[in-house]
Amino acid sequence: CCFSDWDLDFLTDDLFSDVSPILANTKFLLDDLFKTSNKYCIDHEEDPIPSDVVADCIRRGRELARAAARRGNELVGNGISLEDASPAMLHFFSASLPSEVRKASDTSHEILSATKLLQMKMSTGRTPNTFISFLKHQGVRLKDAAYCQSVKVCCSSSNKYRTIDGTCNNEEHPEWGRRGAPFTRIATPRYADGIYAMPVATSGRQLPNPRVLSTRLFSDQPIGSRVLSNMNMQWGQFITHDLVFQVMEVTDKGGIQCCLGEGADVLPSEWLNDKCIPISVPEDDQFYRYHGVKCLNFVRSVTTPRDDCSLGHAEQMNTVTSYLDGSPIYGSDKKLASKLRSRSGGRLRQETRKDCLRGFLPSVSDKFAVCDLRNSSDPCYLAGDTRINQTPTLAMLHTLLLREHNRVADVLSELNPLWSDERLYQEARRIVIAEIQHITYQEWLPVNFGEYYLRYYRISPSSLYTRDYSADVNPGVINSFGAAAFRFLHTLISDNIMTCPSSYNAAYLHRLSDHYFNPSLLESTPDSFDDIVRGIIAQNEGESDPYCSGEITNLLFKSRNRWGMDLIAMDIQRGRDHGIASYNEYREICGLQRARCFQDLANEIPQDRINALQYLYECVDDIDLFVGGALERDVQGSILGHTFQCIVAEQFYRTRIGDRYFYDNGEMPHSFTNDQLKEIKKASMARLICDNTDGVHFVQRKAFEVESAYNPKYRCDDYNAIPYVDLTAWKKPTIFD
Ligand code: HEM
Ligand SMILES: [Ca+2]
Repeated sequence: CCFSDWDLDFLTDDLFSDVSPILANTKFLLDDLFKTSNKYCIDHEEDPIPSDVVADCIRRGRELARAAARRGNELVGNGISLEDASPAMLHFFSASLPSEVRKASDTSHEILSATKLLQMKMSTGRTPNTFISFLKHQGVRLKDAAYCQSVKVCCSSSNKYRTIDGTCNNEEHPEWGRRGAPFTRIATPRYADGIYAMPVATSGRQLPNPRVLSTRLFSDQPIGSRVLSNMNMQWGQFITHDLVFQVMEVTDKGGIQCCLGEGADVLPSEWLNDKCIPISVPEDDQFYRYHGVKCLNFVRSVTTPRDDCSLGHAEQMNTVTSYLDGSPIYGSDKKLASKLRSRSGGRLRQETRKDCLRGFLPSVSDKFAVCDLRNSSDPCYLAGDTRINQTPTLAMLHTLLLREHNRVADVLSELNPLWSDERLYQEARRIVIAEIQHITYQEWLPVNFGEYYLRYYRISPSSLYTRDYSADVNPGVINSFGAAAFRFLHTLISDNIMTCPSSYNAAYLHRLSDHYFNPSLLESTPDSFDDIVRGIIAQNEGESDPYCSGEITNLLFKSRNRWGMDLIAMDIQRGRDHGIASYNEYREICGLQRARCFQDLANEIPQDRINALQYLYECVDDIDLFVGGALERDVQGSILGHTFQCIVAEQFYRTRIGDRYFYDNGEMPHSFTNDQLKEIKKASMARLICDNTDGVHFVQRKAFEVESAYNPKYRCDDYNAIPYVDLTAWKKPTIFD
């Protein structure tokens, strides 16, 4: 293994945009750099890379990363920025990153630059991936950075309650599952250079354009599910937000612009931030051509060092706790969590509205910065997750859970008048998290993925306690779950939000694209909130086929424009950004035969879709995981095909088995008592609705399914049909236990 002489002077400022080693997506340039003469040589794998070579790479890597950040700020300073409330800006959710996220991202850029420099010094004898495994073998790390020291977490002795940021759940690895952890991988990443460069086809040419894949394979067809309600889609998005949040890079001065104004074209390279991976739109696009749009803004996800700060390929950061722990309600960091509390009676902050019995979410202070408001009186909410205002139905579900927390806190306080605010908050939080876990594992997973499959993957609900917590299982979110498999559920989104008055004598449809980042539909009248709840359980969700609503493929976050973004093109581009291994790799990981030619896909993918794939991709190995997985036939009883089913099951297995605080874990110091657990296991989506709305008095028992002869509506006060979680099991005789 050889290293070329030090000669980094070519990295002058004006060459920067192209040569920036953390981008390096120009394959030709890389090829050139690999050809550099004068090599340092290592004869055996075991011989360490000379420490001065490593130190120099790290030092220069740091300089390069800092210069790239400076350049990003300068570009914004020169007016290459985003307009407030434009589709591209709304996609950032927030124009700044919390300081710890910023620090981790900066350190990871240093590591990636150093890795790249080290690779550039090597002889051409190694492929990108063998270089990475060589490096792993060598165990080269960045040791001195403050961030790398801070990963080591100190835990106080066994706590009955979860921490807010997810640390200390696993006693051996207290950093597992924390907010800010790197996503975990189950396959070798697909980066063109093995490190961070956007992947290319096996031939070395570009992979197919994501927008073209979206229009050809995921076109709009208004087919609804026959059984599942829109609440099923909404719960899915909510638990997604509990488990995963990858955020995009920003500069110190705000969101990153990759397109010329109004999407007229991709910015020329001298103005392009090295985090830009815009999606170009072909001239003949069926929709955007009418709006002169040739470029959709898209920016790379924040990366983070591995926990040991080793040099190697990029890892993206999960900015929320990976546990299913109600983090969208309570927040994933202490500062926000504290801001959300009312500090009295264990309650969360809420606002009251005239003529409404129950509360609403508190308001953000900078409404116009994060919402797309028509009037200053429009609501814009604050919650534990910045995606809260994305759609009115997401905000509705957040509100139901906020009300549930406060309802539970009030009951506990009545039962135990001497409990402090802190105790009430923690106990109510623990109960609400248990309800969320129960509804997800008992009700949501089975209707979506089938009972058989849950048994097969050992995640079926048990009658009372489970005893299968494993401290060896990392509960971190698998990168391909968040950046591909679970996104397939975007196909469940319907064109409209339905509302129903209490008389049920009418149904109103509101186009989704008219309501992004503006939850005012929840508050137009004192009945509006309940009208949305009635509508969402009456409306069928979209069918789980690869056809997606134009509301998300042409009009996502459109605000006042006539066009928006394309969520499916984004899903495909995000998979590439994260270096998600190809569909063929995942077939093998999930126990299918690796396909040698397109026709080998025939067992899983219908023939017309194979033909379309063959037309669009050069080689069967090039197929993106999101695309291949989405085109598979459903496994019986599930909304997913085999490959996505396997990834999603693996995730929900880890989320349960790797969570020491999972609600039905028995025989642990923090476990619920027998009587308490029996009550928690009565929780259901239907009961959550009944207990937290003013005027929804009839709900079908299975609220993730629409009403039918086999799933009729019952009165909310019919406690046999819709059981009630009785909290008297939490009454304690003294303040000491
Ligand atoms: C109207 C409803 C929804 C909208 C508007 C929406 C929109 C979005 C957007 C804009 C992103 C970020 C895209 C990117 O930058 O890569 C995203 C990510 C994602 N969505 Fe959705 N989504 C919706 C519903 C759902 C549902 C129902 C599910 C699954 C049950 C889901 C699963 C995901 C996942 C797993 C991610 C990746 C999250 C991350 O890594 O941060 N979404 N969605
Ligand atoms: Ca969480």
